Amino acid sequence: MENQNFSILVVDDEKNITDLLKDILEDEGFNVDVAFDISSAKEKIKEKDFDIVFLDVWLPDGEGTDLIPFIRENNEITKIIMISGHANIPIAVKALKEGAYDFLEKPISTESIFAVIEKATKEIKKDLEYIFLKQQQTKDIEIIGNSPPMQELKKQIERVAKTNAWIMIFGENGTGKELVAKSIHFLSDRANKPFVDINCAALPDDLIEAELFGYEKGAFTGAVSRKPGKLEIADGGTLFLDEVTDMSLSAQAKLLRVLEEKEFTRLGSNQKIRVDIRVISATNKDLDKEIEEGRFRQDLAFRLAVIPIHVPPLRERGQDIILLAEYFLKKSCIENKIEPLRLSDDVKKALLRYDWPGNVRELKNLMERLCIFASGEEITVEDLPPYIFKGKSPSGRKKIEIKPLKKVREEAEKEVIQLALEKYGRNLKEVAKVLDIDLSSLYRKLKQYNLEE
Ligand SMILES: Nc1ncnc2c1ncn2[C@@H]1O[C@H](COP(=O)(O)OP(=O)(O)OP(=O)(O)O)[C@@H](O)[C@H]1O
Repeated sequence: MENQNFSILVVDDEKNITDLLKDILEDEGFNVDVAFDISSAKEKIKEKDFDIVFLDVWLPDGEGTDLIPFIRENNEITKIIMISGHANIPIAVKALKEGAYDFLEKPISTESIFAVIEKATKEIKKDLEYIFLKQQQTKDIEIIGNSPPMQELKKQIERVAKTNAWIMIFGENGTGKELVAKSIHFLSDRANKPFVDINCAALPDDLIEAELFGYEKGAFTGAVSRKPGKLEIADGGTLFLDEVTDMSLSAQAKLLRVLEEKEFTRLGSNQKIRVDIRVISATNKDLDKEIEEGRFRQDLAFRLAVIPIHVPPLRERGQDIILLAEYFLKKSCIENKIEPLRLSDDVKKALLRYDWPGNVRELKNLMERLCIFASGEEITVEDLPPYIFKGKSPSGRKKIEIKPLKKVREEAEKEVIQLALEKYGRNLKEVAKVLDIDLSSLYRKLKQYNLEE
């Protein structure tokens, strides 16, 4: 941010002071306005957003501090710098307590103006970066879905958000684990502090310490400047360890040590740093199996998974599939400046029947593609890729995994019924006959598997 982008208001009834500040600050390229009393200052503040306000302690129509709440209401990051004679220092100190940023003592020297302005502009740049980051982070945390498992998940999120407990989120790829982690963070008391995420799967073993703890300049070849670690950046906030079970055993040992001791040192430094962080981790693996087979430390698992949260796969969320599809379609149309598109009824049925091995991420990507390539106002079955109708993933192969037999039976039943429906053109009597069940059981199963017309 260049100086000309900063707006400064000088509020003082002594013309020699307003002239001095205006001259010096304008020479430095700042944008400067002047007011001689509280009421004209208020008018100016209503019209324009000021980054910095120089404010005299005494003004003809009241105390300068009276203006502080008004400035705060208009812009919470404005830096207020009180101007005070030596006798009024106690008032300036009181102003600091009420939200002023600093004060200048009369007679004002050029050096003191430069010093205070440099400090304030640096702070504003930091505030703006933080606000930008926060907006980026909060923008995408709406969790769409009303199905019973999602209602239960949302309740759980609200319950745990208010606690400080460490959480491990379980779920297949693309189910929304990161979204759940962010939503817990932004509902918690830590919401105004950073949410810092680390993808443990992508972190090479020799970089983990530098990434977590940071380093001092010259700590190792390539450390050209000092860099804070993710633990330090997350101080006061939440650290999200994505794909935590993909960490190597030696990295797990290092992480465990810090989590137990709650302090660490930057590489190349002896100074201990203490942090206050909440850890949320996530995995798409079966944690018990990872422990049993020696790939994940049990002591670390105990620490991280104080509260387990399970995010259901998309295929178990019924009508949420349509809600999400319409949501992503609308979003893509807006982002790509395309007229709104609808899904035909047959498309909805096909989406409900498909098993979504890539979960919400797969649905989101499909909707983005459909939005860009759609030929009319309505998306029809002809627009869908063929694998959607086969109930198979794009790779064409179904993954076999160990799961409760009840689930295996249900999935197999769904597939056979789907096939029969396609083959007999939804002649339900015929379908019931070939499946050797009565019509009422067939209706029940169609409902259970979302296969109704
Ligand atoms: N219920 C939901 N409502 C809205 N968007 C969602 C929902 N669930 C997931 N998404 C979106 O789907 C995408 C994938 O979600 P996310 O990255 O949170 O999944 P994940 O389980 O962490 O994936 P991975 O296991 O690959 O790390 C993201 O763009 C996310 O915003």
